Amino acid sequence: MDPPLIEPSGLAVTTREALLALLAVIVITAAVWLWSRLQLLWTFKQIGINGPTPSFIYGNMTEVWESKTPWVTLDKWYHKYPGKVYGCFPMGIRPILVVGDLDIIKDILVKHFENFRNRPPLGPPRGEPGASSLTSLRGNRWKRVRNVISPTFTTKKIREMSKCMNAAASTFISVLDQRAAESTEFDIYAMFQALTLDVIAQAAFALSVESQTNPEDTLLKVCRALFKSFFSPTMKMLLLFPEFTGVLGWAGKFLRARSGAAEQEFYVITHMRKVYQERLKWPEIRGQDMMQLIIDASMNKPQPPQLPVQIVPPFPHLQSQQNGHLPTNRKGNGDEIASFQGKYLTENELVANCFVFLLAGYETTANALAFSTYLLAKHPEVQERLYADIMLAMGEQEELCFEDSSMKLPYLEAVIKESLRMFPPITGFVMRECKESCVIKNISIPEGMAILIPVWSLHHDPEYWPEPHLFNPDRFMGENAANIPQMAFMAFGDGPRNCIGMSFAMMEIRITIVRMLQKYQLLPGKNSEGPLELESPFVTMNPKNGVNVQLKRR
Ligand code: HEM
Repeated sequence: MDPPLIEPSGLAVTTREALLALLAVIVITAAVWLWSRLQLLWTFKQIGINGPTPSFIYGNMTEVWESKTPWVTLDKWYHKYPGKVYGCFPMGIRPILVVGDLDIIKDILVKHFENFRNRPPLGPPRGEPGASSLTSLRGNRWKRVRNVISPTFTTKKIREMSKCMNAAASTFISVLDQRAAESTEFDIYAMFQALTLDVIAQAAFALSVESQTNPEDTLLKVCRALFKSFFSPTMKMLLLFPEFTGVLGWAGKFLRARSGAAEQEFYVITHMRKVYQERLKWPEIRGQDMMQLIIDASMNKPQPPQLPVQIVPPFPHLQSQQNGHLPTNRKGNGDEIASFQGKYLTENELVANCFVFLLAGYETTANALAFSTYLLAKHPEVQERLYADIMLAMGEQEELCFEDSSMKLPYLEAVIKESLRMFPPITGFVMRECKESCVIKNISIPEGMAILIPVWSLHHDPEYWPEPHLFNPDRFMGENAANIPQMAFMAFGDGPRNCIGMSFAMMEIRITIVRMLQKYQLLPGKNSEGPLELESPFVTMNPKNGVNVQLKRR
């Protein structure tokens, strides 16, 4: 008798069913994915806001980033859509509402700040300590950290820090002397990068980098690389398919690590932790810097609970003295730390923010100096007027002290602001996220919507700046300055979440320009004769091929 075929045929049916079930799962998942993507792409249609049509895969990323100057495309749309408000997808698939109407900008940045306190994340979620920096923090945690750090940038502290700015400017002038003696023409942008790195490393955590006299300095190379590494192919993939970062929790970190950015970041962060640890080990050796000011703000006070990723407990030598004040759960979690109200920082927060000062203080200020220098070299009449003002205010005095800087030299202030208007070093970072749906001036802003303030477009809008492509510092002098519409000048953002380092940066720029003009007349080099070529690796704007100048001794 033949054996029954129950087993083999039963197995065959089961496999077929399993395959069908798998297929069904795949089809349903794909349909859900397609539907959710279409929903995203229809966001602006649903709320009645105009904008360029996004592609299914790339959003508007290709149009915006295919050129080295993304703000040119954004500016085209700014003028195309009525009311200076439009919706687009410049960063992959996330909808971004671009708001150029000055009244709405004021509502978002100032009047209704509580509803727009957060900045939307600009990429996949970041791990600690990067996530603890002011630029990325959200909600109450941002408020606490900002409150602790703000006193670091008061007038009194900037006055103190101006000493190290003047010292670095002296080194800058001696390097400039050498370069002027060696060649008729050279790129001054690279020199500004080294200068601003020296200043911020000294001012933020008392580190003598001396990259001005050593252009091969590792920290300088790492900082340069950090600004170039954002739009790696892996980062683009994550922006276009953000769902993968969420589903595979580790994927973002893994891909980020492979992009090289994490390695560079790790180098700088490790370096800072070392400085911090040394401060704790030898508290009697005090630094005259931002890190010290923040450590002081946190000393002899109860500490907030620490995040689990903490490598070293903060202020370990204080723990035994402060029983009773310290939270019992030293590890804590994200929520616990988010609701903490005290005026103190964790180690991660301290390191993350010194790291952000380093980045924010280096590239932006170097760019601002490069743009001002380019414009002064191209406009001898402005340069001569400024030189005459400097000589009148300072005579033989070399170092620019804080008191003299803006009061006695209003034209210098106007020259710097007009340069920042024409060439804002940061074009894509004044962003906010809407917490609760609201309607402002008939525009419906849904919960979670990312908002971008188009700095380049505002700064070149003829409605606010007649002949916007003309370099005219008088716009910022006397009565003219009073007539500039509120919110039209956005180089440092606005409202409670504006640039915390503004006064620091302005002081550094003033000192450097004064010291340079006291000694040299600036003439344009070959690449500075025509319009300046610009590029935008991400949120910053740089002179693409540097700024070549010739110097004539005064
Ligand atoms: C010319 C130089 C600089 C320019 C043009 C600049 C511009 C900006 C802009 C546009 C923002 C966004 C503001 C907003 O969203 O409303 C910002 C934020 C910020 N800047 Fe600057 N910045 C400069 C220098 C500095 C320096 C020297 C530091 C630190 C020492 C610094 C630290 C920061 C920080 C920490 C934030 C985030 C603030 C927060 O979210 O609370 N910046 N900056």
